[in-house]
Amino acid sequence: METVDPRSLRVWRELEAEAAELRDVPLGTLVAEGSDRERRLVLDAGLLRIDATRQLVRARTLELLGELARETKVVELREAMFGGGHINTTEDRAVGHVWLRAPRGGAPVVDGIDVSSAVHDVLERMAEAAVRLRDGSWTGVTGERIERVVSIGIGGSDLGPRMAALALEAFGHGGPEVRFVSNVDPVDLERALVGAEPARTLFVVVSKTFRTLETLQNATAALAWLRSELGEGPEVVARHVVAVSSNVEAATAFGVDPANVFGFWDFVGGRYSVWSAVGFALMVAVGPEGFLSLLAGAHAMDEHFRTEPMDVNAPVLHGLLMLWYRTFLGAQTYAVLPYAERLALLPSYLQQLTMESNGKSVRRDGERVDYDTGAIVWGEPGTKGQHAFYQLLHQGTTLVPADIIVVAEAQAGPERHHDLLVANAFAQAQALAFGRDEASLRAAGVPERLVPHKRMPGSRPSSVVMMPRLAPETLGALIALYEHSVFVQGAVWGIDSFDQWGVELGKELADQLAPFTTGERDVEGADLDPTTARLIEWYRSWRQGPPKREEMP
Ligand SMILES: O=P(O)(O)OC[C@H]1O[C@H](O)[C@H](O)[C@@H](O)[C@@H]1O
Repeated sequence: METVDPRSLRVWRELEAEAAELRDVPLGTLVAEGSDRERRLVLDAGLLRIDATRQLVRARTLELLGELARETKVVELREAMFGGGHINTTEDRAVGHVWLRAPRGGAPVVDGIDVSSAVHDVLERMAEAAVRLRDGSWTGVTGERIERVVSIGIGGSDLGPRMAALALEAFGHGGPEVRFVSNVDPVDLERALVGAEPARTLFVVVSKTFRTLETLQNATAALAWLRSELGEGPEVVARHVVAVSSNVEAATAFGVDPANVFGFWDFVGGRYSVWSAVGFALMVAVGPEGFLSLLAGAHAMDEHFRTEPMDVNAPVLHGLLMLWYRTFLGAQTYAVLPYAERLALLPSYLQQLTMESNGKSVRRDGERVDYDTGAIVWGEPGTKGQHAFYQLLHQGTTLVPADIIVVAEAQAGPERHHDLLVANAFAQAQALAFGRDEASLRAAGVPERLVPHKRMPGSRPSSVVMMPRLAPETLGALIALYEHSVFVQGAVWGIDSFDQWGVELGKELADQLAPFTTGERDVEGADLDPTTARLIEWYRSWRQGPPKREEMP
């Protein structure tokens, strides 16, 4: 599909002019626009309600953003994605995470694969294994039931299931305890195994490529731990290791019983893969029903995204607003502030989803962009963040648009705590939007010298995303909302949101440096830049023992 240079469009210049005009209009004035604003900016989608009325936009801005989306062919790209087109152009692949959550028969035949049957066959095999693990009929080599499931993976093979397992902690009681390991720092595996016994432990090795250094290293250490107690027999791997990969051959070569390998496909990007067998440990944690509800919630958002008109389409609105701040108002970051402790890992999950997808500076046609793309995403659960970094959100010099996520149902008792939590969420959104002016400070008797310090400028945009409860369906919808928002932004910018070439060089260099940090090769005479050579020398000598004070550089 032809890539449009968005900057060449007339509407782009109109949006630049719009940004210049709106820069100094207080949010209070924009909000007073009235009921039409509500109609345009309060949207229901897939069990979620989004109130975006406190965004720095007016009716004209939304019209212009809509036109930008039309002219950059967002709808055409969306159709191509759902239809199986190779929209991941640099890797020449289809992009099919949406098919993972479609009901049977709801996906096309792509590159010769009957996607729907393939997806549902794996789901059934996963469910069967998850049930056996949960009811204790899957036993280890000594005949004991599995009490701990440790999922080993990194990036997209870790963040999704890890985030969702915490979010859905209240669901699916009764199965084995599920833990996640991603870092090659041995501390990570060691901590996941505290209190575990090899005879009652199962590892899930998750890697799309089955080539990722961290994961293979951890999997090898996990195998050694199992064998140290259970022996070398092939049944140890067969009963205690499951693998998830799109590279089934490599997983089998690693020694995993083919019956315990759950496959997925090239058309599923790592950061879009929680819906696939990558979520196996999550399925063990919440039960197959919970997992299927997560898929159903995401599918509801897919249907909304695919069928609703652009001007009442929640992911389209979310994506265009994020793009408005990033590209036209110069915001470098945006904050995700979930007022739910169990959504604590959502910001880090969204970091990979959004930053690995849209942190690009070259368009699909190979041209360098001359406008800002992907924002930095960050956040912490409220109210913790309020007592740490909200100062900057309220009075700093940087524009930080925020998503404030609120769950209506209390997650635990006493309910009053939950009501207070929500009061805080709404209060913060209010303070960000409207601030406090000098006149009201003076009227409250604030001494004149403190008035400038206590003034709250306001006009800091946020949306409130309301979830009726934190449950598999709503979580599925929430994640899919962000996935499609990322899609919309990438589509307008004209970049490939589904590759990640920028992570390759670091991996290659780490492979080259490993023989030096392990001490197999000597730095002396090696072709290394001086800083790297020096760092390795310090590391090797400090590794033998802490330096004496006089040896310090
Ligand atoms: O699933 P794997 O092949 O092990 O890859 C794990 C992760 O590593 C890579 O470096 C990529 O940046 C991620 O997109 C990917 O999710």
